[in-house]
Amino acid sequence: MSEPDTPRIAVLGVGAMGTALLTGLLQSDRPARISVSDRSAARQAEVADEHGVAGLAAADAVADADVVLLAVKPQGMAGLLAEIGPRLSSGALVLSIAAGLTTAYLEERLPDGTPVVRAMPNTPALVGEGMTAVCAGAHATDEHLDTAQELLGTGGRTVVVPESQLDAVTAVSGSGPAYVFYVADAMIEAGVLLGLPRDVATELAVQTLYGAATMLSRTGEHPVLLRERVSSPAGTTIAALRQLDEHGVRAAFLSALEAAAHRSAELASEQG
Ligand SMILES: NC(=O)C1=CN([C@@H]2O[C@H](COP(=O)(O)OP(=O)(O)OC[C@H]3O[C@@H](n4cnc5c(N)ncnc54)[C@H](O)[C@@H]3O)[C@@H](O)[C@H]2O)C=CC1
Ligand SMILES: O=C(O)[C@@H]1CCC=N1
Repeated sequence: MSEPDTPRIAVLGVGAMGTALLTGLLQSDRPARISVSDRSAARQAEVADEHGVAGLAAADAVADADVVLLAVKPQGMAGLLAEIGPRLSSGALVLSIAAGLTTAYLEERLPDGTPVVRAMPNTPALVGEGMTAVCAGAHATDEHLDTAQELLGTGGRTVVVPESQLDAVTAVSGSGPAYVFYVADAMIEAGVLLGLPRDVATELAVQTLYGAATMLSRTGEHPVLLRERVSSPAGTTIAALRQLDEHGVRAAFLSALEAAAHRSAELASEQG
């Protein structure tokens, strides 16, 4: 990097996830010179104005960047790589968060020897509680992995995994927040069904999810143990859990995450 303390970072694609990561970067005390680029000129201008960063065309944004964060949909990646490849500065780290696209897929479409790190973050990065897994491509060193973890760590926790595990990671933590929001919605609906005002049902459900997640995180205790402590003999909880079992909710989760991992693996081959 040209100046180790102030890396120049180009964020290409400032939709849901690009903006979440940008927010983490800007809220951290880590100095960085950031530019953003989006195919939608309106979106680019909106994000650049709101966050006080430069909005540039992708090829211009990467020209002097130390780190290029690719945050576009897998379907748009090949076109973007063709656009930026010739303008990448030598030694720049390319950090992709696209689901399914392997480091080999990215390397094939970038100048020879480009260091690539593939990452799978999640949207709670927006509130500093993200979970990101990273893996190194063929030309990425431990230092590149450290840089990626430092940058993505501004939005929460990070872990290094072998690339063979990235599809499973995507199923568990990448897509994971959506399952939690789904459960939240279902609990709120159930509260309304039972006669609670919607705002009360929402507060009860949200704080319960937050409290339960905090217990899991802080105590490190197994979820089964925590669940058993809620379940009194012949009580209300065991009556509810029986219904979840009878409706196959555990099996549905296993199938759902299997489908997500399968879909992740499919995405690269679909891009041709
Ligand atoms: N949304 C999520 O929870 C997560 C998403 N991801 C990955 O992040 C990537 C982005 O996903 P989202 O933010 O959800 O999508 P999104 O649709 O919200 O954002 C994508 C942005 O990229 C822009 N874009 C498209 N082509 C472009 C190009 N050639 N140059 C510049 N900008 C371009 C679009 O205008 C849009 O603003 C995907 O590859 C996805 O797999 C990874 C982890 C979690
Ligand atoms: O649904 C998707 O494909 C992306 C990847 C993980 C979360 N959202």
